[in-house]
Amino acid sequence: MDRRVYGVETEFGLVHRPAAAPEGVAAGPGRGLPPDELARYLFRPVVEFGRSSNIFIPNGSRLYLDVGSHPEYATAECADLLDLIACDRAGEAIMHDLAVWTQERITADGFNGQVYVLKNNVDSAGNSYGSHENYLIPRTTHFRRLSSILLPFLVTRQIIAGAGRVVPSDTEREAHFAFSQRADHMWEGISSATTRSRPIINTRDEPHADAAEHRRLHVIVGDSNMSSTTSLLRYGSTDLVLRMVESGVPVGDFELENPIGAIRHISHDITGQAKVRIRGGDEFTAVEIQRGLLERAQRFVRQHGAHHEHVQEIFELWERALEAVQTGDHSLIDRDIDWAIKKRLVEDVANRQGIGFDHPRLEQIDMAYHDVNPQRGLFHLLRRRGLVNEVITDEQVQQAMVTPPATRAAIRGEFLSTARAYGAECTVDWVHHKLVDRPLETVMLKDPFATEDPRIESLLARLGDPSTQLRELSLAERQQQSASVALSDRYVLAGPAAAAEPPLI
Ligand SMILES: Nc1ncnc2c1ncn2[C@@H]1O[C@H](COP(=O)(O)OP(=O)(O)OP(=O)(O)O)[C@@H](O)[C@H]1O
Ligand SMILES: [Mg+2]
Repeated sequence: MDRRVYGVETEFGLVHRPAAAPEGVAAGPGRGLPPDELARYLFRPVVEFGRSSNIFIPNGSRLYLDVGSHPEYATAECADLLDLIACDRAGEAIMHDLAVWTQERITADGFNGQVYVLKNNVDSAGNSYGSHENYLIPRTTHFRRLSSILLPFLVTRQIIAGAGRVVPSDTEREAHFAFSQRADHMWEGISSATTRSRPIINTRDEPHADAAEHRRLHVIVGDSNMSSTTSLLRYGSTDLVLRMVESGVPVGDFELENPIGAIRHISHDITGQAKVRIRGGDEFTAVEIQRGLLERAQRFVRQHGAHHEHVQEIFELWERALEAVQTGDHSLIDRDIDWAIKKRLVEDVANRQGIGFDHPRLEQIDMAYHDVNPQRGLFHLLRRRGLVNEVITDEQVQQAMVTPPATRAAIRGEFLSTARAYGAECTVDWVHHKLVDRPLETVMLKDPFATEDPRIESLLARLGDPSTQLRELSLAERQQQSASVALSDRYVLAGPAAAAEPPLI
């Protein structure tokens, strides 16, 4: 497919660290808040805005708190990679806004200490949470072919897009640095279950589109990325591999004998020399498999043309990342790829402080890299100091907090914002749009690329004439409304309905 819809769902880690009591002072109320209680605090402004802890917001995305303690943000559907990356980063900014609000609130309620929201994939107790990618693919894609090409790509993708991890020593191995956060937590290649067996590709068939035409491919193996450059390579390379799968060209045969054994083996060998066996008995390193796929993708683009403007940038990054792993010269990518950025940071701290690799301080550095707080998080610190390369700007992220991308999400955002301005109760999901008072007129929008729809316009016209009755609020006005600008109303009633009181006779 030359045009694709993408979405990414991120589950965040949430921690409250009570402050140590000053010497000679009783500890007082400094108990740590359990994560589920903290998550409920965090989501209070969400519930206040949408009267539920599972809502769609005006930028078209979804905020969701399940029974556990990992708040989730699912980006709106995007048809452009940079829109996707900005929309994902907007989710981090929203979580940060909510954390600031929570910090003030719990302090007022007598808890001391700090609240942390982490965009990572493992907590200190070893639990894992995900970063799920969604790709629209044609229904005609042959699934067996898809999995035989995509699985080896995804198993080895960690060397170009992993978030990196400080692994403490245990009875079997020394402390070391691994490519991936998620690799040790995947249990199956392909399956329809997400929770029990954690497959790399999930086959649950909910396309959120015309099911006769499309599927939504659900990839749950990825690490959450902090670096926007890494994100571009992660989604961009996967899209290119999918494009080859869909076109039916031969893509070589790297089908792995044991994908789960391979993903772990590769993750824990930062030299990139680990070999994995493919069906038929040959052995390859992850670099060799990735290089095989990269070369085929380059050939494919030479023959069929580039389908978007970032293809050459993606190829350049992809090549450089493989070169870095193969030669061991990680400085080639230590401003661009999360694992290499983090590895450099961890090594700098270890050298400066003269500590060994299994010092607990380094695990803290690993976590702090993923702190979404732009003043405190270590990725953000490097960003401020100009030590990492970004592909999006802060302005684009700000914009993405309130503005949906140019897909069906734009219709959803407009529908939500207009209905709210008129005080009309409405419900939406990825496909449906309903005014609660008019349940029989629910509009189903199966085309994720659509940016306008006359049925929605006429449904909204029942509420009034937005062009004369609604006024669009400025960003500054919206910032006053709630803990996060993403949870604010775009319009207010400004027409006759909001006119001054009728004169007294
Ligand atoms: N047709 C589509 N093709 C690809 N991605 C889509 C499509 N429609 C929606 N998406 C994206 O899929 C993601 C869906 O996230 P959501 O968390 O709601 O779904 P889910 O994982 O199926 O459900 P749950 O998390 O409740 O199990 C979003 O990021 C959204 O942008
Ligand atoms: Mg989800």
